[in-house]
Amino acid sequence: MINIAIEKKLKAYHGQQVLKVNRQFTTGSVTKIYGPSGSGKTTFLKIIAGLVTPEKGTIVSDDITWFNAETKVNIPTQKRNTGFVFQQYALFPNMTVRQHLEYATADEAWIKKLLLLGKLDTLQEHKPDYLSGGQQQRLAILRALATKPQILLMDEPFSALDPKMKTELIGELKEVIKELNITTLIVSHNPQELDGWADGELVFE
Ligand SMILES: Nc1ncnc2c1ncn2[C@@H]1O[C@H](COP(=O)(O)OP(=O)(O)OP(=O)(O)O)[C@@H](O)[C@H]1O
Repeated sequence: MINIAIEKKLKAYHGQQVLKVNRQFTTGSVTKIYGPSGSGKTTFLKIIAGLVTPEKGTIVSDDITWFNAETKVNIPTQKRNTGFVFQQYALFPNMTVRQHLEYATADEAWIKKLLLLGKLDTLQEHKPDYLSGGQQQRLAILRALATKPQILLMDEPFSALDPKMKTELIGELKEVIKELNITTLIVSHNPQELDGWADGELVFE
């Protein structure tokens, strides 16, 4: 269970907007997040990961305080055990597909399983430049899963996939995420793609 009650001023182009979220996410739940461009969806995921600091509030995960504005607790990103799939993938240009996963885990059987899941097993020795947009996006998802995170934060993770690949990948991700009981938050401009999977939603205005 992760309990979030935060406030963050957004540097909007015209004036200022305050991002306020007060929400609990039960362990293993899958939540879709949607709302207009610029409403703070990406910023919210970054706040959970510890990449952006709110002005007010608390984040408590399984009784461990990750953030408390008043007492100035702010656990660093690498200790929060979150997996992040960025909108722009953020892959390492000099690492092969396999190296991206080896960087995150030493579990060879898990690496093999992930490569099959993302249909990248035949492209293991390729660097991101040689991958299509959809293959890069799948690699970003596999890398985020490689550490078996407690919380998976995904920002538009299926935007570059064709409909068939998207359906297949979602089907497989569903199984893995359920097996590992990962609390999952997915930002989507196309929230109906998550129908039948997500068990909750958070709408930004
Ligand atoms: N670290 C930050 N601190 C304060 N404001 C920020 C920060 N990062 C981005 N912003 C501002 O927050 C607003 C929301 O941006 P954000 O990327 O979170 O929106 P979004 O809902 O994810 O949009 P999109 O759907 O277009 O990806 C923007 O006006 C942006 O300038």
